[in-house]
Amino acid sequence: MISINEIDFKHTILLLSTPALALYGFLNVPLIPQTALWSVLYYFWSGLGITAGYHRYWSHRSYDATRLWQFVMMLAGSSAVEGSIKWWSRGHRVHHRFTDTDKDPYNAKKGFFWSHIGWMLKKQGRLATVDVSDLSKDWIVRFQHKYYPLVALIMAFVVPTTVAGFGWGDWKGGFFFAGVARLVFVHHATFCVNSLAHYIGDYTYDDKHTPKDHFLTALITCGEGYHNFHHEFPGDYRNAIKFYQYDPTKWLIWTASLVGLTYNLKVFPSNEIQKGRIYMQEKEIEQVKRTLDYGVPVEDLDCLSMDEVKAEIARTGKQLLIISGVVYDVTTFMEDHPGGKGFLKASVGRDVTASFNGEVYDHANAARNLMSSMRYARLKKEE
Ligand code: HEM
Ligand SMILES: [Fe+2]
Ligand SMILES: [Fe+2]
Repeated sequence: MISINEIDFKHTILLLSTPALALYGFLNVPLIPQTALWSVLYYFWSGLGITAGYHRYWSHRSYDATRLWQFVMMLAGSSAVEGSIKWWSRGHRVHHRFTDTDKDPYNAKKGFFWSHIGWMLKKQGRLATVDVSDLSKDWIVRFQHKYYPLVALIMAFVVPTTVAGFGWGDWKGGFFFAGVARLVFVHHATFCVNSLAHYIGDYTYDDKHTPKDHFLTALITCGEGYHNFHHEFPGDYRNAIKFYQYDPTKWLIWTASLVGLTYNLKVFPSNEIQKGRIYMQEKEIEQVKRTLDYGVPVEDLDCLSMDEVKAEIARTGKQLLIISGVVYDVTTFMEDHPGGKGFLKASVGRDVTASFNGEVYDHANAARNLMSSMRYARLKKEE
């Protein structure tokens, strides 16, 4: 349990009162189509402000942008009420640098609830050091940080309310749906990047840490759900490499580059991305291989000379034959051999490497896999 002194009241009040207000709105205010559409649009405006602005531009500098774009992104991001760019990006850089450790502010190892919202409800100690000198120098970032409460208030509530009010006379709906409810959805969508994206999905490129790739998380978070990719290649302006993978943030940044608002879009070399993919695929294959029976490794087998093999056949009645320096026991395989019993019977006690490899029949991989479980001994090399 945490004591009352440990509660971060600013965050707690914001994060508990907004869902309560939204619920009040849903129960008491009629939702008209124009306002519904406006709320959805404003949801994407805020969401993309966070993903394309706060996250991919300021936290990771994954592309360059004109001042106009930066200013618009600052306004859009402010409407999500997730703190100033400076505060958000600092925490986020710490998250990347110390992923899954005690220094990670939203450490997923501390549970889903903690990484989703718990970390904001409790007062945090000093954050670990990361370089934010670029942010401290930037006047847009400094301006927003200085006037943050005012900017956030205007962008989160005043703008959506007045647009709906002056636009189609729905002041109340504008406030409750495009303002408050939209804010709650944006909040929890963003929080899902820290919680859900570290819980469900695939380790496409690396399994060292918790971030995972999942379409569902991407759907909720304007494309941030390909989080395994993102933690592996944080400097890439995309979160998923295939153009059709759901990542509206990437599409927006790319489209803006066509008119020069954004430029220098950074992508990690695809050769390196492929290496990451193959690394995990190999790991998966190794795992499956461990569940299969590949027989006794050749180097662990006993050594027998040709005479000893013959003596062994005479003594035990085992049907032994030799292929490529390895003695195989085909006693129980005689009846099942797809090439017939005759060939095998005639091969007992002999080195049939040539027959097996083509003189009689060039065996397929199936035979070569199957025979590994029939290994009996190694043939001693003739002096
Ligand atoms: C441990 C030893 C052997 C194993 C495990 C084995 C296994 C098999 C298997 C699984 C096939 C089916 C097709 C394929 O996988 O290529 C096959 C086909 C055949 N095997 Fe073997 N084999 C062994 C030794 C031999 C030897 C020593 C001979 C001949 C002297 C022989 C002659 C043939 C022939 C002629 C076929 C072709 C059957 C057809 O498709 O008509 N095999 N064997
Ligand atoms: Fe993450
Ligand atoms: Fe990130």
